[in-house]
Amino acid sequence: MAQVLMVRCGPRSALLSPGSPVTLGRDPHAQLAVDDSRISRTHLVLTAVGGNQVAVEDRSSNGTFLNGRRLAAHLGPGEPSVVLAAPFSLMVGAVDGYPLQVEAASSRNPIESSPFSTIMVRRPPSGPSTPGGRSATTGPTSPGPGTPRRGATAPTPIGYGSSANTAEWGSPGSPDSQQTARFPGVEAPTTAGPVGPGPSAPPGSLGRSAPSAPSGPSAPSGSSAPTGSDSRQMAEIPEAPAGPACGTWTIGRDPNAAICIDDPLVSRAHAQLRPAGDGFDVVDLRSSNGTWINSQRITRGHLGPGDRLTVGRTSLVCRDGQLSLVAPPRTTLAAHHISFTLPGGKQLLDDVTFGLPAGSLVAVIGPSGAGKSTLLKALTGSQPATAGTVIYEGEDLYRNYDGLRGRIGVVPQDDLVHGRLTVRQALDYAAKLRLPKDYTAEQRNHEIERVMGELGLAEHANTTVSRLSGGQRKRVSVALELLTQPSLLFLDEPTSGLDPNLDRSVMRLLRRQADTGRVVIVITHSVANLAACDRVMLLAPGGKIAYFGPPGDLMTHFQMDDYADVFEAVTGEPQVWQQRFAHSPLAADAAPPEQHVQGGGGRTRVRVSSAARQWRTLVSRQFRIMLTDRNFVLSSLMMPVLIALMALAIPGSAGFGPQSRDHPGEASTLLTILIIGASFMGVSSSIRELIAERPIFLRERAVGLSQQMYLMSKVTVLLLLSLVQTVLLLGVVMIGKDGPGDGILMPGWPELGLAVFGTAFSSAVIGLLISALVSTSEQVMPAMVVAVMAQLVLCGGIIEVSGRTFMEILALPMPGRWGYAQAAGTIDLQKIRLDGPGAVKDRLWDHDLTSWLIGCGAVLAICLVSWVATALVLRRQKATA
Ligand SMILES: Nc1ncnc2c1ncn2[C@@H]1O[C@H](COP(=O)(O)OP(=O)(O)OP(=O)(O)O)[C@@H](O)[C@H]1O
Repeated sequence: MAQVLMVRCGPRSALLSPGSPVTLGRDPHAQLAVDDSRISRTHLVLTAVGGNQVAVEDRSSNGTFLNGRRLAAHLGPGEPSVVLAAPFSLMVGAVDGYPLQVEAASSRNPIESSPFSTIMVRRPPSGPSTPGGRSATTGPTSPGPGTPRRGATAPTPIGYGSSANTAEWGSPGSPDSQQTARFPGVEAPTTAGPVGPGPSAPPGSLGRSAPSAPSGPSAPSGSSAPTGSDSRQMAEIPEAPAGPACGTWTIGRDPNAAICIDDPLVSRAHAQLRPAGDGFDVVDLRSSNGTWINSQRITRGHLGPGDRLTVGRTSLVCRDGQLSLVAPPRTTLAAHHISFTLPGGKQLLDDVTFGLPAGSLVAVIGPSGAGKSTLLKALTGSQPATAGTVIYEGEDLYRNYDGLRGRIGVVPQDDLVHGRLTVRQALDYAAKLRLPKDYTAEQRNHEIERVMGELGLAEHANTTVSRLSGGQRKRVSVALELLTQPSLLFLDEPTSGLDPNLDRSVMRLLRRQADTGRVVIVITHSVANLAACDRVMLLAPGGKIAYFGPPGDLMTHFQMDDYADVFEAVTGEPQVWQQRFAHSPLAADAAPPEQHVQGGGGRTRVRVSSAARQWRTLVSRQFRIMLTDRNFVLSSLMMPVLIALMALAIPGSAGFGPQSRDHPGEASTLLTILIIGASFMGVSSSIRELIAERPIFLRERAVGLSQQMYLMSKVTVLLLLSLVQTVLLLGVVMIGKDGPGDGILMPGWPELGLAVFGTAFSSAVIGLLISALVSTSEQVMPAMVVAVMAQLVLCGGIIEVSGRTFMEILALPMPGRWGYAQAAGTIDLQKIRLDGPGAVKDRLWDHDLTSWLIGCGAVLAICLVSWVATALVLRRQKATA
């Protein structure tokens, strides 16, 4: 049977199997997309031709080079393709272009090609350079065979995960994070002697053979540096900059950085290193995700011998004045005896222990209420376990949560996308919020195209999310998470409510994600497609592991042939099944190997995007969502018009001027309708805002969204909406009613408008607070009725409030009370009305500046207090996953 093969070019890889050719090209939809002008749109096509053989067809302008000669030179007459015979060297785009590798792949043994990062090291600027790129400090010593001359070493791409590929399940004694690989070409300028790939590379080196480096003093430098993000793998080394930059290296995503790391969690210019003593001084260059030394976030620090520097997903360790790449541990995720106990003593998780290598797909199943979601929260760090540790890529998750959470993708049960946006818009906003601020629009689009291509969403790019099927919506949720290329992906019941076909397609999708080197953990109630998983964990009630092992062995372990019977058994006797598993060989297989664990930097918030940019993005998203909701737009615009029409229906022609004997209460009734109408408009426009998108907010906050900016964006939009509604309301009233005379500070109408606007806006902020407080959308309506009715009663226009202490206290937080008082002062209600026996009096209605300013101050205070209270409530809200 033909073996599945893996084709890899730089950081990208694709599976090659008979009948599924793989294309490489500049086209972003190519399986191996290479963004470089030397690469044709469809550059070459690889086809599996049986017996593990691969045929290569070149369709490019610049050519593909097999063993140093153009592919065409290997073709026989009439042959379109060449069948590769090992060993071979295949370079794409130029004779020293992109190396293409073909190797065996298997879903059980995860593929080496981690999609996450490629690191390229350029020659550090180590002082005034001499022609040929030699370091002035090393002198023109001739290098020995196989050791590229120092200063002429070609940039070397280093991929992740090679050690993970060969990881055995639960293999004891794996070197894990202790294993380091020499970083070819990264050496302190003070260190003599060349370091590079080749015989001198230490065992366990991650360095794959670099493109042949020019050696000797006459080697050309910078002659063929390509452009584009991928080009760095093959770029010639530019001359070291002379002057002030000499002796410092920049780490970043920038292709020109001395240490270039292609990782969305790394900023373009992330950090700077300067050799100092036996190590390096490190300065964080205001990176989005932070620079960490020994898991402590630093702005400036010293990297001494044995210290570990982490940027994005990459860790480098300093030894003997050199930097070495820390190989990713074989066990990516390990839970060590985690338990979760509620304050009352109820245990939701009980001594859960397991380890997972990269490339694992694990299903967590179990009866309802067994503790699956609790386990998920413990593993993601959103609700840490009360005992035990979670080790993720060699680091303690709970102690270094902020450094690690960017690498974790979580897809909770609720859809994480606004239904009114198209798929592309949703991804675009997510990319703006989640990717570092220095990503250009082009780079963001590239990432969006990548995830859409990966998840088969390209054809739905312009479809509104609400029109997608359940399975497609779930894929959009996954796509949002994949934007940052997480190496660990959790999904909570992604197939619930899907038909069997969609269930299978989602599980296949997850299998593919695991095959790219991620760890994927999925909670599911569906047992139909467990065969796609590497491991199944069955949780018994109380969060006890009743089984952890291959899906095919589950029934044998329980000696049953039906999942219903298994669930019934573990529900009845959870402890018995926990013990039975603990004493089986499966438990030993599940146990993670001992690892060297890095300390922690605690929980400090990491903000990916700048506050201003987050605010702009959120305001723009909010407006787009509002404007695409025709019902919302119509009701928001019609509401003030209808309220104004009601006001016009009040009998009388005096309006806000001196009242007539026929209609002595016209002005006060008008004020009541305007002010209570404004309260209603404000509360109703905001009361659903937070509860409707709570899961989205919680997830976005977990990946770095600023809660303050989120709230500020809501307030901004409500402020503008209140303004428009006030103008409409008073605009229509002005048509049919006489205006007031002069106000206290300005002409009557604008001052009246200010009181109405203040009432509408402060009510909207109160609406936000209610929206943050309620726990379901159903609670919104009763809360709104209470909020508006309370203002009607306590505004002071209907029932006398002034002079009645209890009523005055109750009315204190009511915007209607203060808005009414301001408006009454503006029109000088106490003067223009004809006092009858039942006329309400209020000392706040005086037509003077003091009363008016008190009203203004009270409205502002209500806004401020409600805003702060909303922020506090939001802060306490916990993610569901
Ligand atoms: N904060 C809490 N206070 C009290 N009990 C809780 C709390 N959180 C969860 N539980 C209880 O813990 C148990 C495990 O809940 P969890 O949601 O993890 O189960 P689950 O396996 O995910 O269930 P389902 O499959 O129905 O989603 C349940 O009995 C639940 O009622």
